[in-house]
Amino acid sequence: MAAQNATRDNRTAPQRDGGDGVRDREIRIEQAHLDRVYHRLAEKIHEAEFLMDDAAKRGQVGTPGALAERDAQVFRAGVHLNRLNSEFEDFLFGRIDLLPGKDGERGPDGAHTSVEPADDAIRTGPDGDRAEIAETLHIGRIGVLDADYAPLVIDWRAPAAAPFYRSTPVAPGRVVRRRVIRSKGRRVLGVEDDLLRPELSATLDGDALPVVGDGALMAALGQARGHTMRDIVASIQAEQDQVIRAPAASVTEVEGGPGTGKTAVALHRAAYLLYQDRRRYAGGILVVSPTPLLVAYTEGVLPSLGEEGQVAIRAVGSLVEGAEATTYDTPAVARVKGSARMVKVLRKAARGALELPRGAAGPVRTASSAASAAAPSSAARSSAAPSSAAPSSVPEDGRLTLDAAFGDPPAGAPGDGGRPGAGSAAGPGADPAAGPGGPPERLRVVAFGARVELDADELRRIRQNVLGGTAPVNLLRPRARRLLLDALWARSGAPRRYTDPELAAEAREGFDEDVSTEDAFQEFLDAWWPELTPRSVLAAMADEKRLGRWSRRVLTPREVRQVARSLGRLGADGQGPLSVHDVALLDELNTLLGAPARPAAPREADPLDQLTGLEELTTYADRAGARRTRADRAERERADYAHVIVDEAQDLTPMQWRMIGRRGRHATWTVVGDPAQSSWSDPDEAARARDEALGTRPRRRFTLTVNYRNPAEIAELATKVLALAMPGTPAPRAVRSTGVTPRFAPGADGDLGAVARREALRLLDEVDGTVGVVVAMNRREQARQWLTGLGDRVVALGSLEAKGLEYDATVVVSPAEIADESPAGLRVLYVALTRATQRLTVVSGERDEPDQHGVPSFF
Ligand SMILES: Nc1ncnc2c1ncn2[C@@H]1O[C@H](COP(=O)(O)OP(=O)(O)OP(=O)(O)O)[C@@H](O)[C@H]1O
Repeated sequence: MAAQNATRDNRTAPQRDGGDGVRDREIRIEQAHLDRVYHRLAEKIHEAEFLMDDAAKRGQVGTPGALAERDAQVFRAGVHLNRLNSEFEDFLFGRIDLLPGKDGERGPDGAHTSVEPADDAIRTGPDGDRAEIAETLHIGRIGVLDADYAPLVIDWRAPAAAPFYRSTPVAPGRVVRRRVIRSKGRRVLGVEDDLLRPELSATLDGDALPVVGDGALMAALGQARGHTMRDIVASIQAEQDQVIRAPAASVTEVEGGPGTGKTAVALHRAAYLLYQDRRRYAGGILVVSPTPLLVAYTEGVLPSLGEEGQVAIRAVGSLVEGAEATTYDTPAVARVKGSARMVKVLRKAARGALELPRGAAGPVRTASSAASAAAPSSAARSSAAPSSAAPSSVPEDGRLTLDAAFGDPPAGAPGDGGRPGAGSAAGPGADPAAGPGGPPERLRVVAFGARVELDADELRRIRQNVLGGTAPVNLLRPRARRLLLDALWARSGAPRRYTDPELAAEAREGFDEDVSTEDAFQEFLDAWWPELTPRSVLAAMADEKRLGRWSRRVLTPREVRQVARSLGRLGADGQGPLSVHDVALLDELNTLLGAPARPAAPREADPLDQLTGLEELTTYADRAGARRTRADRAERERADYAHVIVDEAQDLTPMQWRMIGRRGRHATWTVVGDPAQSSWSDPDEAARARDEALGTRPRRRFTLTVNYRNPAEIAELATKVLALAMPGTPAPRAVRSTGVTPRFAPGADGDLGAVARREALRLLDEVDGTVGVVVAMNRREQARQWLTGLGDRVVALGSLEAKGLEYDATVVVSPAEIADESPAGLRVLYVALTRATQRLTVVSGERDEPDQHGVPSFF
């Protein structure tokens, strides 16, 4: 049988990398194929443009049917154009050459479906096994059919592409040769082959099948790293492919050591799920990442796979609308704020905040201002665009600042003396009868020409009655209003005057209207049952005495002091900077308080605005603006996602699990992580919260075992720390070796900075890509100074920020300082030591007790 896509030419004998001649010829062959693909794409673009034109003409007819048809057509054509016009680097990246299949069946993409070769595919003779290639498939980022519906390119997510990833020399199936094609724009630059049946003499159209290069994986792993992650679509390995294509039912859990591709796999899985069932995942896929730095690092991967719109990549500190974490708490404070014990404290606080003096709970909403206060500003929502860049309120480089014990307190942060509420006067609209420093203690209205009054006891009784249930506090306000009116009515003596129930009902209606439209009543209600905002309650918790009351028998006095102090940062109005752990508390409070009424969304002027297709008829600025509006709207409406992917799941605190759980109540899940890299101090508590978030859904577990990032020399050093951090935990197997062992440099005699700088410079010389200098969190600012003027290939990172990132080379400064930072310090050090793809230098400080070669006592 003739191979489908290969261009014929005269081949030489079978050989691995037959020199530049063979390589160049193979590149020319792939170039010819790529030219055909682009020719076909040009035809498709032409077709799509014609469709758009035609649609515009239909629109002029103006009947409802014609308009609907026009909309649908414009939509389809627009989506198509969008995809075709996208400039994909290495649009076409793979090829497999296959033996004939067991049956002649073809799938919808035109490729044969059989996984196993036909019984007579391999002929055994005196000179060994021989076979003829029956089918050649090219794999790319999107599928392209030729005019006769034969596959020119198969989408990487299609079933026919699976053998490209799954076949191994042990289980090759029909694949004889797997080729990775490297191209830029429309030019093929290189090819790398893997021979999966090396024992076989295979021919393609009668000529021996040549094999070029040392394999794509090694070529990919050896490349210099930039500041953003690349997709791995051309070299996904079999165990990774199993995860990417696992059915989306319930929960898929993936564990694996550093560098096993968990993040890469999670992102490719998002693209795969969308391809598999776009309608189902139109509900959105949420990817939760630990830091804004990792979001910025990974967010280019999905667009490079042709997927963007339906995936929101968010840092865990940016999950709450209108809130953006800009600081880290100290480990001690984080430990309390992240603990599930906070649920009890927040429940008390949400109710107790009603009793606060006006102004003490920050900007409570009055009924009349509720609508406008509910809508966050567009700046506050800056992160709303799915998979968009780091939110604007986080510094450009995605770094978070530090709380006191990690470094100096942020400028202007109030200490104990600056507690919210201190010296605050009664807020606007407060009843003049307000008790000193508390909510109003008397309600006095005029009804039916007489004064009616409720005293403090009665008001307290009504409040307790309303709070009796578990409903969210803000949603109880209408009930509180009704019970106040009931009590006023009873107190007015009117019920005694009406014996006829109908008259009584009529009089009551008039009474309610009179009273509730009185300014004094409205002002009283605003003061006595204000609509609380999560920020206002959190700010109120900065008062140590108050927090002590709300957390009695839950937190220790020391914990109360630490948490109250850290919340002082929020300021009296609650608008100060939030820490990563505050955001989960805000989310919990959101639930406990209940969302206040939202203003009605403005109606779209033109329904066509919603059609992706029309974007092609507008300017880039229009499109970007429209995308943002749509993304904002989608984000506001989206409380629940269709699929939730959690990256670095080992780091989530119980409170964060609760926050994420609320966003995936009806979702399927993919959860990836590595317990050995956890920076959370109480893994058991986190595991319970994780179980709660994931519920009783069945789980399917996968383990990734190969480390693609670190060379064996670096992995070996890191394993020594793993043995201390988590004795008995197996380390992933490093897939390559560089022959360069880690370097040790003593910096103990007070010149840590100078040594770190010198080592960073040395590494900048030795590698083409990036260098990361990882220090303990409280040295971050210092480390940035050390590296001044070295250019943007080198970055300074705090230990917690290094999570998930990678560099060509790293300098790890004072392992002991990193290990001593927190109870999970050894695991954090393990993370720091596993960031380099080529070289690692360890600079020892005094605490490391280095030997005379600068080797810290750890190693
Ligand atoms: N099949 C592959 N082909 C090429 N590169 C790969 C492959 N799998 C992983 N990599 C590369 O290995 C590196 C590590 O991948 P990734 O960051 O996804 O690992 P991880 O398991 O999330 O690591 P960590 O737990 O340390 O954050 C990345 O540079 C990634 O591109």
